[in-house]
Amino acid sequence: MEHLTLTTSNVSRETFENSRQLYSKHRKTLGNYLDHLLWWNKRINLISRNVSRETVKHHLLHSLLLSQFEAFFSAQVVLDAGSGGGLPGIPLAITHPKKRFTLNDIVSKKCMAMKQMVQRLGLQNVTISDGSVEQIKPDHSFLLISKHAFKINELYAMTSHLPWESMVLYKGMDIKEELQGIKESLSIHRYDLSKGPDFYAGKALVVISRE
Ligand SMILES: C[S@@+](CC[C@H](N)C(=O)[O-])C[C@H]1O[C@@H](n2cnc3c(N)ncnc32)[C@H](O)[C@@H]1O
Repeated sequence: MEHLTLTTSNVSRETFENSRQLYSKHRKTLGNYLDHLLWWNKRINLISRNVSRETVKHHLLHSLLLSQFEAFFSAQVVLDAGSGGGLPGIPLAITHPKKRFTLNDIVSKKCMAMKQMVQRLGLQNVTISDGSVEQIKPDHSFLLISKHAFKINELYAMTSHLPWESMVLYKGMDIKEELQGIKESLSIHRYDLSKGPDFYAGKALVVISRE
C-alpha cells in the first residue's frame, strides 16, 4: 500500500474546548435539534432506543469537533453520507450557516425525519438526499464527511467517481484493514481523539485527501 501515506497526530484539549464553546454559542438551536432528535429516536430508532439526553449531547459535541479541522474551514459545500438522524451534518449546518450541506441516507424514513427537523429548525442551507450515496449527482466539488456509517474502502468504492476533494470520517483508531483494495494515491491523516473526555476513548477523525 505504498501509494497510501498514513500519518497520525493527537488532538489538543484546546480543540475540544473550541467545539464546546461553539456549542454554547448556538445552545438554543442545538438544544431544539436535540429535542427533535430524541422525539424521532423514540419512533424510528435513529441512534439507539434508550439513549439518554446526555449521551446525545456528546454526539452533538462530537459532531462539532469536525469544524475545527483545516479541510472544513475551506469547504463551501459539504456532503454527509449515511447521516441517519442528521449527525454530524445538522449540528455543523446550524453552526455554519454560510456553508451548504447535503445530508444523505439510504433509508427513506430517516430522510423524512431529517427533512422535518431541518424545516422545524428553519435551516436554509440544508438539502436532504434520499438514496444510496453512489447515486448522488453533485453540481459542485465538495467535502465528504461521514460518522460511523461505512468502512473506508466501501465508502471509497461508492464515491471514487464523485468530485470530493477530501473526506473527513469518524472512525476508531484501527483503520488499516479498511484501507485494503484502495488503488488511488491518497494521503490519510488519523487524528487520535483520546486526549479528550472519556467519550472519545479509542476514537479518531480520519482526513483523506487526493494527491
Ligand atoms: C450507524 S448509522 C450512523 C448514522 C449517523 N451518521 C450517526 O452517527 O448517528 C449508519 C447510517 O448509514 C446509512 N447507510 C448505509 N448504507 C448507505 C448507503 N449506501 N448510502 C447512504 N446511506 C447509507 C444507514 O441507513 C444509517 O442511517
